Amino acid sequence: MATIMQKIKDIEDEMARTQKNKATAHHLGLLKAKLAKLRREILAPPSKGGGGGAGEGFDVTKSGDSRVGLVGFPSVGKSTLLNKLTGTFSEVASYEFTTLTCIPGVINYRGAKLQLLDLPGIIEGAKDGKGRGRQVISTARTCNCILIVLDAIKPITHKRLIEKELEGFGIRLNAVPPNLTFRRKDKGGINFSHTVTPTHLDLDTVKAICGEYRIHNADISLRYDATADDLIDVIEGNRIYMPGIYVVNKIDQITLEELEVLDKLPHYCPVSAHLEWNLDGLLEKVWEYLDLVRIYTKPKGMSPDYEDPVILSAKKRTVEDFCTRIHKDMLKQFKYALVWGSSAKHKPQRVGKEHELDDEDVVQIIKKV
Ligand SMILES: Nc1nc2c(ncn2[C@@H]2O[C@H](COP(=O)(O)OP(=O)(O)OP(=O)(O)O)[C@@H](O)[C@H]2O)c(=O)[nH]1
Ligand SMILES: [K+]
Ligand SMILES: [Mg+2]
Repeated sequence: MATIMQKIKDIEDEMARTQKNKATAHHLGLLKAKLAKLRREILAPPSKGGGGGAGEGFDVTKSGDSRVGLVGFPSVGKSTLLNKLTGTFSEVASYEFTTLTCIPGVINYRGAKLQLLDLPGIIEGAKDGKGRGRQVISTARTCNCILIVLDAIKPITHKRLIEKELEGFGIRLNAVPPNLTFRRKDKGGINFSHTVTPTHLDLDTVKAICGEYRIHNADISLRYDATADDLIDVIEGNRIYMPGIYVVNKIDQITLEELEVLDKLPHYCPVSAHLEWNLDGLLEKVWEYLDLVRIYTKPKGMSPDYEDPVILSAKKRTVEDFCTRIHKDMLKQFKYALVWGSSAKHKPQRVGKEHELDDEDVVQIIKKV
């Protein structure tokens, strides 16, 4: 591991020394690709037994409708947040690295069960194998939303440092996958096309990056002004795109003026976990970022069950998704569904399995006889 870390450091140093201009673009692209490959090696080194399974997260079973992870430097108040939000006990203390493993808790919110994970604090360099960082960030990759917890009295530069750790492990917060096509082929060399004039990539850079991956034949086409990092993300392929919220904790320690400055941060939520300030606001924001819909089931001849909704992602919310969630064999018996609510044109509307449901719709499934 020491050698990989040394190699990473050497490349980072070289990148810092290299001036950014047209002449060096392809060389920088090459270095970035080398860096991405080394980081992947850390994530999944050849298994030789021992070494504690690098790249593996903590062994905590997924439960509930969604998983939310608390990530941050030591002593920012992650465990205090878990305790206050879930009523679970996780040790709180003023010294760093109080929490040494992953502690799960459950938040019952709007009929959904959200699993909240308290995680050990990470330090700078976690992505390159320092401390428990690898395990923490591997677990973070399994979440549906990350809460980056920051201490209001610490420098705001900590935000960027944590982001860099997550990025080094392939986590992309509040971003969408790059809108570019990358297609390998058997012959014909590297073909680079674009619908907008690229300012970051040129044929030489694209060739240098592909060469680093021993790819000599491929079609690459851009539909926006993509960067070298975007291209590497697509080639590497194992990136995870998820929502993230910057939870600035301990606001009981700062002035109103300081709070107003923080208010300009995007994706941000101020709280005091200790004094339970704005925890409702935080839950609301988490709910918004998880982008879930609640569907109520209505058994035939009975009123809808408003207590226990079926929770779907807003991106996968067809009647088919609803059926699969209830039971794996439900679709085989499916004849049609009756839907009440904002997605329905009538009360009720008779729909097929492609119909998209809205939040708080009521659904009755009619089975084949
Ligand atoms: N003033 C203030 N102190 C807080 C707040 N939340 C947590 N603390 C204190 O901050 C210290 C660290 O809290 P923890 O919850 O242990 O922090 P952590 O992030 O879990 O720390 P590690 O597990 O060591 O990474 C404790 O002394 C808490 O009482 C808050 O909202 N305001
Ligand atoms: K602590
Ligand atoms: Mg803790």
